[in-house]
Amino acid sequence: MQTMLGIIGGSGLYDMAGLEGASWVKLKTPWGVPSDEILVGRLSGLPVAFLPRHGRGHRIAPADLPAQANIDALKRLGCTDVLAVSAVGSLRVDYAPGDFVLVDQYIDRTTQRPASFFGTGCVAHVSLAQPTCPRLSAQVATAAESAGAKVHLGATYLAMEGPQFSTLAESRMYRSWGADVIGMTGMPEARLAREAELCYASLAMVTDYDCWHEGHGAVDVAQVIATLTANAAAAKATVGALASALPHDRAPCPNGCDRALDHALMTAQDKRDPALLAKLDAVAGRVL
Ligand SMILES: CSC[C@H]1O[C@H](OP(=O)(O)O)[C@H](O)[C@@H]1O
Ligand SMILES: Nc1ncnc2[nH]cnc12
Repeated sequence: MQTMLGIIGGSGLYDMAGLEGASWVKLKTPWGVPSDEILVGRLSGLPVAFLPRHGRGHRIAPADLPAQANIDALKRLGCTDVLAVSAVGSLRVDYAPGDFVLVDQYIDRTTQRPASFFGTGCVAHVSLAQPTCPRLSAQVATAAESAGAKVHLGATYLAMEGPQFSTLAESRMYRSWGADVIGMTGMPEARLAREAELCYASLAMVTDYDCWHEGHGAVDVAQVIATLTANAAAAKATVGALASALPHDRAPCPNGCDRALDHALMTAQDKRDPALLAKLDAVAGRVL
């Protein structure tokens, strides 16, 4: 199968210069309209699709992100792999502002967001034991190192509802739970990517120490933007290095991300809701 790389740009990453033959494409999906038009083109010859998660100009709040439409749209365009870039606060002293982290686990504390493509009429249960793709994450880590970043491979991401930052008591509690980084957007995006059988890697850029670190003031937006601005070149170089390194012909995922639905569907064929099946055409068409 041909590789196509989807890139979800987080805070501070709203455009992707240097794509060959690039054009912004407007898409509608059965799950609504994605956060913005999607920039489709090639990077080092590899087909890529770039979507700014909050829209250009950062219009959309974390709880209102159309994550279902975003993942459906990338799948519908033919993406096989998705690199999700995010700003995060650090919950541990050795993950410092400026460092890059490859997330491999989540604690999901979001409450108000549609978290699945499936439901009554077509019930499915995919595995989230390994919620990100180890193969793609390792490829992203190598690319980030070649771009000069300090990279940590493996971290637990605490997904909070926001939009306010955490209280001190919450920040301390999340540390005691073993969470390493904190953000507002990693979930349900990672769940939905798995349901859509996409290999998904989360490149988290540490921007602050949240509010728990006695030697640092509590996080504010100015601090986040300053660190993101300082990191922008390394983030873009990471995407470039990843696009040059990814094989154009992809071997099946060793983690099975691309076959996540093989044994997930529960609802008997004759009990499935045709309206929901129609919405699932891109996400689950392979198994329906
Ligand atoms: C200004 S920091 C808060 C904002 O940044 C992160 O978003 P993203 O993951 O899209 O980079 C965080 O989760 C919040 O949404
Ligand atoms: N401290 C923090 N909490 C939540 N989201 C963030 N994004 C960047 N820093 C953050």
